[in-house]
Amino acid sequence: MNNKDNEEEVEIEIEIEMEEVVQKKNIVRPQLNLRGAEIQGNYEEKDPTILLPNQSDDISHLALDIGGSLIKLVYFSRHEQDRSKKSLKDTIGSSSFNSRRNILSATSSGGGRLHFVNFETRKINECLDFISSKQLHLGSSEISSGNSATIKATGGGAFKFADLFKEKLGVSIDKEDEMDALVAGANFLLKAISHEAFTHVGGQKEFVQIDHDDLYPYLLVNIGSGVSIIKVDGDGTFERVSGTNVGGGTFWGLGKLLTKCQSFDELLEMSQRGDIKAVDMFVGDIYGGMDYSKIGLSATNIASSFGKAISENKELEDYRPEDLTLSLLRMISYNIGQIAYLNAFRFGIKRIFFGGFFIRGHAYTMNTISNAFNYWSKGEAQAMFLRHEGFLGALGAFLSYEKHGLDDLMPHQLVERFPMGAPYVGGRIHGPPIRDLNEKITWMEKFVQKGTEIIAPVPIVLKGIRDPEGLARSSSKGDALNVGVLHVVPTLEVFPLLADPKMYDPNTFDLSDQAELKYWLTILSEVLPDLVDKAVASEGGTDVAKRKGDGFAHAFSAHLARLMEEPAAYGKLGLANLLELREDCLREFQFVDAYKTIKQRENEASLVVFPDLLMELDSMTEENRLHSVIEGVLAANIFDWGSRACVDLYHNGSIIEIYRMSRNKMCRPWRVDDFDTFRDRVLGSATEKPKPHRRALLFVDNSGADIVLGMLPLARELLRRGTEVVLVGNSLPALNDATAMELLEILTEASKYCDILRKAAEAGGLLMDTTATTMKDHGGCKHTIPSVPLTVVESGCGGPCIDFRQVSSELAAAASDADLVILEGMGRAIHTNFNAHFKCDALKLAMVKNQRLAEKLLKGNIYDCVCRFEPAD
Ligand SMILES: Nc1ncnc2c1ncn2[C@@H]1O[C@H](COP(=O)(O)OP(=O)(O)OP(=O)(O)O)[C@@H](O)[C@H]1O
Ligand SMILES: CC(C)(CO)[C@@H](O)C(=O)NCCC(=O)O
Ligand SMILES: [Mn+2]
Repeated sequence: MNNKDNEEEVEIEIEIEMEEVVQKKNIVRPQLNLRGAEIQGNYEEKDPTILLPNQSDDISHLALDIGGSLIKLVYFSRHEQDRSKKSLKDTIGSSSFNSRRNILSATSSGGGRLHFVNFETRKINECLDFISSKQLHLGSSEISSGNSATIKATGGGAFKFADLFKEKLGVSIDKEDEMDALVAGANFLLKAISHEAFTHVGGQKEFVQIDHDDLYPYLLVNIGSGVSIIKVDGDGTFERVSGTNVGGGTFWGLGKLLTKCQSFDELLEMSQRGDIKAVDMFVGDIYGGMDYSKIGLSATNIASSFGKAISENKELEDYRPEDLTLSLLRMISYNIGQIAYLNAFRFGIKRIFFGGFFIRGHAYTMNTISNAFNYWSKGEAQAMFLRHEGFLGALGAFLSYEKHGLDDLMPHQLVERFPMGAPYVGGRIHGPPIRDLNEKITWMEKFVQKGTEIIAPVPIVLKGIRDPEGLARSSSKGDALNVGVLHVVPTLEVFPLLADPKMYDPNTFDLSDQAELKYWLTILSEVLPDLVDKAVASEGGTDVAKRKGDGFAHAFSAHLARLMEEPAAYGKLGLANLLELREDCLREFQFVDAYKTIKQRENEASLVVFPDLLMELDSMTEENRLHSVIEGVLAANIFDWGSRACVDLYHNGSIIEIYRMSRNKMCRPWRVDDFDTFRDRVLGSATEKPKPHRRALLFVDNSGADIVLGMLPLARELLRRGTEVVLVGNSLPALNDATAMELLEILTEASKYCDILRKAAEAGGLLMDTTATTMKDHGGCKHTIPSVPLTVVESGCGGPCIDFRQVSSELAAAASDADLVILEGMGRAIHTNFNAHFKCDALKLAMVKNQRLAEKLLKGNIYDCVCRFEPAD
């Protein structure tokens, strides 16, 4: 009960105006918006409960799956600002291409976020509180004339608890058939999410790319309290062909009786310290230590689960609960795997997906099911698991809304994020009353801490311990879910110039390689303190900023620790995702742009020497100039706050000194050196002058010298040869990368020193005033300047790499006429896209600022350069 005397505090609106941070890909997401947070219970209590903040999301739909053991919630939120956010083009004014699409995306983007939460069915009141505190039921339904609000629900509880929902929330339940919902959910996940399904063999997850055109028939084995086995032949075409009542409820129920464990996860955790030899009867126990090889059984095969208990003169108390739990888990998992195989065999089906919360992402369970399946099918088929395992029914119910906004979603329109609050189940944390700013921050810290505890790994690992059947055991993850928040961004598109989108994989190295992942996690963790300092300084180093910095450090370390423990926790992860996770985590703590001051300082310093550089270039022959411009891009790429080695360099010199040093060290041949081919394509021979490229897309990397002394002179060179130039910048800050917005500012300044850039920027609609020149072009270039346009577009990215499967619609539109793609920098040209093929000419330019990467990829050394030119086929 709320304490009336303290109503003000109790009902306090928390007003930390968390700057709403523009998130990746046109999404606005206030992660820790505390507005509407409310203390519940007795204010006098030391730690009264505070409900999870009611963020200013516009909840559009809520759907439930109320099963025998768990309630699953899926809800969709749309932030108010999703619809009002101005695109870069709105800022620039008239756009040379695709204004229609931008207007469309700004007004009805249909974007939002899909959240996944679960509760225990026996604690249904917690679930009702959660729904009511976040008002999920109100936005949820179309309240048609005279009728009360309705929400879609499936599972037995949709029947059993309909009256309770009516009474407590005033909503009616619109019942969806459970099997329909399971199948709809599974079909959606398999089609819309890139890495939803995975195999689990020998303790290793491997993600499976599902071919949408070759999905049916498949067998869906949903392991909830009980087990349903469904043969799916198409969208909405299926039959429940079998089931078993020995399922997750059996494990949880029997486990509880045998061990007195009070939570399911505790039970799983305990099983990790168990030994099946204590309870199970082996073939060897029956055959005096021998194999029964005639029928293919070895002495170490389990002959009878729990069979050992017959002959031993022991009571229940004499057994270790750990051993009982493991035997039980093994018995039930194996049995389900075997029944699934029999049904797959019965219908000749090769693709089998296992879902349901019994699996719980638990390695031992998945290994056991896989082994049973593999053994009985003689290796003919492999069990596959689903990341959203337990949410199939709830998702299916969600999709049954007529207007759920997810029609025909494609994988490239979904981006999964892992904010700290996401896995939080139940929505309650404990904290002191909130009276002033200081206490508000404390509250936020508490929230963060709670989130961190929840997603931090449970450090119970018995690495290398195997049971007699060779099943590796690894840790479970406490209360954490393995799914994040799915951001729905309908404006994202596949980059149209990818040669083979189906085969495209942005990442050059596979982080499923343990050593590779460990290396990068260690680097990220080592550079974290420096990043925190930068972030705090970027916000003026105030106490608030410091505490936010602590929060960020805490949260990001927890992500790293979790990934160290459980590499596949966040799905298939490439370096691009890992680096973006860091940026995302900064944004979660409202750090808008950690490198802002550094970027500004470097831009200013570089612009000072820009005119001299142009003068130097213009005194050269065409060929020398082209070489010098490319060399300049490579040399200037040394400015990279993402590279540990370079950051050390910066302490020992000014920007311009380092740039000069870097240039002086440049000598050809570069480690990868296709310059001559590129030169021939651009300049041709003495007798034959080739046609210039029509339009070049320049994916720029860093602010400062990199853009000003590297990429701008290259852009200028192309413009001067009659090639239209589109500079592509990040949508959101990441490290010291130049964002699209910053590119506009930099161009405005640079144009003051260069007629070519100025005229082109005017032609591209970036600059309005044609007469506003303060200086003549220092190059004294005498040719008439072709009036090809220079424009800027945003990439759709908020990280230092680029995944060409998900780019902004602006960029996709700009690509339509382009015949040259230039990728600059380690993130975009090395970590990602080193092996990417395009339909048009591609030039990849980067300095490799990491010794290990240089050795591994190029058999070279740190500071080696890559100039890779790949003409269109
Ligand atoms: N935190 C948890 N609490 C309880 N059970 C859990 C938990 N996590 C996983 N489980 C397991 O998942 C099972 C429930 O899975 P799921 O939610 O898919 O089924 P359900 O919908 O509740 O059951 P049914 O579909 O048979 O009605 C439990 O019986 C238990 O084995
Ligand atoms: C009864 C349901 C469908 C409820 O989800 C499920 O628990 C189940 O499939 N049980 C198995 C029942 C059987 O087929 O023996
Ligand atoms: Mn169910």
